[in-house]
Amino acid sequence: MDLWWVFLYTMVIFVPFLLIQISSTFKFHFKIISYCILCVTLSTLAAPVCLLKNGGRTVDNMRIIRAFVRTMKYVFGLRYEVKGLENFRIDGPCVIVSNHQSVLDMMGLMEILPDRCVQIAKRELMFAGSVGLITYLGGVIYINRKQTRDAKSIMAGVARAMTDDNLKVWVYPEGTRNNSGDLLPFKKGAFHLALQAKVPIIPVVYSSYTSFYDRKKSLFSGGIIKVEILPKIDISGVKEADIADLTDRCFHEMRRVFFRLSGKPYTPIKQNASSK
Ligand SMILES: CCCCCCCCCCCCCCCC(=O)SCCNC(=O)CCNC(=O)[C@H](O)C(C)(C)COP(=O)(O)OP(=O)(O)OC[C@H]1O[C@@H](n2cnc3c(N)ncnc32)[C@H](O)[C@@H]1OP(=O)(O)O
Ligand SMILES: CCCCCCCC/C=C\CCCCCCCC(=O)OC[C@@H](O)COP(=O)(O)O
Repeated sequence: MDLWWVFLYTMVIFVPFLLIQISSTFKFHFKIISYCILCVTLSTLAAPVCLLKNGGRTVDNMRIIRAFVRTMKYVFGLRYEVKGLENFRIDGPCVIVSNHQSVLDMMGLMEILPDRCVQIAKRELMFAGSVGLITYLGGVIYINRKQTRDAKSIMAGVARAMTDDNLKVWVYPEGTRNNSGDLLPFKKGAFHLALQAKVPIIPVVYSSYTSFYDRKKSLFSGGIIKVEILPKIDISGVKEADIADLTDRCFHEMRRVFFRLSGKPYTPIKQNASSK
C-alpha cells in the first residue's frame, strides 16, 4: 500500500515537474536554433545584395547588414531603449567599446551601429558559413585570441586603416561572451588601439539580459534592453604607461552604468580589477 502512495506521488508531482523542465529546455533550444537559422538565412540573402551593390569586402556593406539584422528583434520580442545617440556624432574615427553577453548581441549592435564602423571578431567566426561570409563582406577584422603577438600586429594595422579610411572600430573588451550579470575584466587591446590611432573611446553599455535570457536556466523570452552611449573618453595626454589606468577607468565607468541600467545595486570591486 505504501509503495502505491509513493508511486502515485511520484507520478503527480515528479512527472509534471519533469515535463515542464523538458519543455522549457526544449523551448530554449528551439529559440536559439531559430536564431541561428535566421542569421544563416538573412546572411545568405544579404550576401548577394552586398556583392551586387558594393562589389566585395567594404564597410559600406555594414549598412545593408544592419538593415537585415534590425528586423530580427521583432521575431524574438526584444525592444531597445537607446539613450545618448548624440555621443556617436563625432567627426572622424573612434574606438567603441561595449559589454558582450550573448550571440544575441548582434541585434543590439546593429540597432545603433554608426556608419563606417567595423567590429573586431574572433577568427573562428570567419568559418561560420554564410554568417562568416557576411562578416567578411562587411569588413569585420578577425583576430586570433590565442596569439597575442598576432592580435597585436593586426591591431597596429587597424590603427593605420582607421585614420586612412575614416573607420570606427567596435571592440568587445571582455574578449568573450559573458552572461553572468556583471562585467568581466577588460583586455587592453581596444585601449592600445585608441592610443595608436590617436582617437577617442566611446563606451556603450547594454543592460543585463539575465531577466529574459539565461542559458543556465534555459530562459529566453521577450524583454527590454536599455542601451546607453556614454560621452567620449579623450585620450589626449595619455601615454603607453597609462593604458592600465585608462582601461581601469573605462571598466569602472561602464560597470557603474551597467548596474544602473540593469536596476541592480552597485557593488564596488577592488581597483585594477580590469587588468589581467
Ligand atoms: C544578416 C546577417 C546576420 C549575421 C549577423 C552578423 C553581423 C556582423 C557583426 C559581427 C560582429 C562580430 C562580433 C564578434 C565578437 C567577438 O568575436 S568578441 C571576441 C574577439 N574580440 C576580442 O577579443 C577583442 C578584445 N581583446 C583584446 O583586445 C585583447 O587585448 C587582444 C588584442 C586579443 C590580446 O589578448 P590578450 O593577450 O589575452 O589580452 P591583454 O591582457 O589585453 O594583453 C596582453 C598584453 O599585451 C598588451 N597588448 C594588448 N594589445 C596590445 C596592442 N594592440 N599593442 C600593444 N600591446 C598590446 C597588453 O597591454 C598586455 O600587456 P601587459 O599590460 O599585461 O604588460
Ligand atoms: C560550413 C559551416 C557552417 C557553420 C554554420 C554556423 C552557423 C552559425 C549560425 C549562427 C550564428 C549567429 C551568430 C551571429 C554572430 C555572433 C558573433 C558572436 O557573438 O560570436 C561570439 C564571440 O563574440 C565570442 O565568442 P566566445 O564566447 O568566446 O566563444
